[in-house]
Amino acid sequence: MKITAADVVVTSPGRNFVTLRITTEDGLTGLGDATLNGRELAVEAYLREHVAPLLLGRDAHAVEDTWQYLYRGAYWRRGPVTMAAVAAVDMALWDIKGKAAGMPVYQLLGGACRTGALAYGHASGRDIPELLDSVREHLADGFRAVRIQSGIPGLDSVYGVAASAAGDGDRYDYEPARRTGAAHPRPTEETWDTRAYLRHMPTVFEAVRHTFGPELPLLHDGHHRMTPIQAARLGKDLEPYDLFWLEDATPGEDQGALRLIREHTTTPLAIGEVFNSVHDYTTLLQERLIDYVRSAVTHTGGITAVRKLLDMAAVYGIKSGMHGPTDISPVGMAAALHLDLAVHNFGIQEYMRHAPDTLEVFRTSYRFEDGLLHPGEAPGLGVELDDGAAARFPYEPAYLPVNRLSDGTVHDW
Ligand SMILES: O=C(O)[C@@H](O)[C@H](O)[C@H](O)CO
Ligand SMILES: [Mg+2]
Repeated sequence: MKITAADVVVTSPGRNFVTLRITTEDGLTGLGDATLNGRELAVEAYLREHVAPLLLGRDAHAVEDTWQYLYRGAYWRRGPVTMAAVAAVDMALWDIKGKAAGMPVYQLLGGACRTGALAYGHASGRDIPELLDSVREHLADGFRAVRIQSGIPGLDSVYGVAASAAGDGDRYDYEPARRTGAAHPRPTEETWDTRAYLRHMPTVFEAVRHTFGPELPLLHDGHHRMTPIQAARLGKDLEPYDLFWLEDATPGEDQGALRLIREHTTTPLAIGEVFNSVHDYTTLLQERLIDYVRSAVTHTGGITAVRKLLDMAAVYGIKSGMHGPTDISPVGMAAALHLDLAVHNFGIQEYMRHAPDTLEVFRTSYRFEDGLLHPGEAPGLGVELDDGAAARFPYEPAYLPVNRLSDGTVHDW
């Protein structure tokens, strides 16, 4: 089954998405997500200029061989742009294989290990009362696990906190990429103070546990801002509140940092949303320095690569906790859900609902019921792209913010 076309669609229904569509000689099509938040057009160009021409004439069934051909064949390996492009090809080929077989992709991966994937939503508030309202709203929406992010006294705008109680439309979550206007694209800047954060967070979790009791799984994202010893202190301070995980406590490229945190705290640790290869994890897995693997299918080379990564994690008893904010497109989200169902070592799935405009462009068959996500039974990944709707939302430059300390020093955001 030869590949006859590979087209890249860039669309911005509320936020930017890059999608690869592969077409075969018998008219089957497959979709892959290649969205890299804030650097979208770099992946678009890599796919259009360097990958699409190599796909024409290849066998669409040869998923593993195509992965190896694009990964090893480029000579320059890994990196977020390359691996998002390889991921999109891989997802699209799994989508085609599922459609050819008349089966959802999770069946091709070995079949379902569970009835659905436990999802966590993003509760946040500028202060504690607003945060408690947000948690209540998530519980009313059916979530059975919530991420807790809070404003910090003295800081104007803090990662993970919805700008207003109304949020975007009727949602009450958090989309950090800001549209900048084409004339002068620049990220917004925020100010950060780790000591203020470390003082405040235990009072936040005290209030949440006091209000909602011991049962509800609570997560928190440190978003790369602490040193190892600061993260160790936060992990210890939060032990009484029994977190499901503390995410991205330190910048991810320093695997040894997790060893220091681990020596001091039993708070479970998750990391990996900015990783793009199993090689970013080898020390973390072999030394059991983390409890959850945060990789997205979109940023870590696709279903083929993430399956291998999760199988390696399983050897060490480490579970999945795949990335799922709105910068993962519905195609990338569907790919994650098929894996969530099929791997034995599933832990939890991040889930931020996409905006209505996004769901008009991407028609999904996945569903969220009683706190669990399910990819649905449509053959392939179960997502279709409406070209007419996509064309109504042209690309708009948008960036994630940049962080500075109060003296102006650039800090991890
Ligand atoms: O855990 C999360 O969902 C966040 O860290 C986002 O991925 C990040 O802010 C980029 O959108
Ligand atoms: Mg995160």
